[in-house]
Amino acid sequence: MQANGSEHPVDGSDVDRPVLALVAHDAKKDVIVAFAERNRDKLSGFRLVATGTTGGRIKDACPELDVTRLKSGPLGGDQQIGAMIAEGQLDGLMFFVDPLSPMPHDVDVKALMRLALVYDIPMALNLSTAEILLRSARLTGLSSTSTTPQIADLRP
Ligand SMILES: O=C(CO)COP(=O)(O)O
Repeated sequence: MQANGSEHPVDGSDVDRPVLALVAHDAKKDVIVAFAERNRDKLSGFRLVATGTTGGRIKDACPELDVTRLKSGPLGGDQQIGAMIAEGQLDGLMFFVDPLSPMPHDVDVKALMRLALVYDIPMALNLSTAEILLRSARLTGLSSTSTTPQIADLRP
């Protein structure tokens, strides 16, 4: 067990599996849990990071998955994932957004999406796109396949 609560480190020393972030707003928690249960075999090929409550729900439903739980979204979890993007530690983001509820941490949500755009990270914001992205070779081979020159320059 690592200090981060996972069976595996998140410092890049486990280079075999890409790192995928899973986040869901409260109204979408059941949707992301069902998504994880349905796709547990595919998700086992990733090191997963998740905001606190989302990660707890996924870990309860799929205890075999390697999920590192960060802080809850409103307490900084979105920003932690954004920092991982900026540090070149994330290969994909699935963020099941609730578009119908006001969020106290809306600026954090926007900042996370902005960094995913800046760094050209594959990002799914709803269920149907997440299902497609999970089957994409782009996700599993992202760090070596991005052809965006500015982003290639930014990678550490
Ligand atoms: O608020 C969130 C994303 O903005 C999700 O955070 P939790 O997974 O902790 O509920």
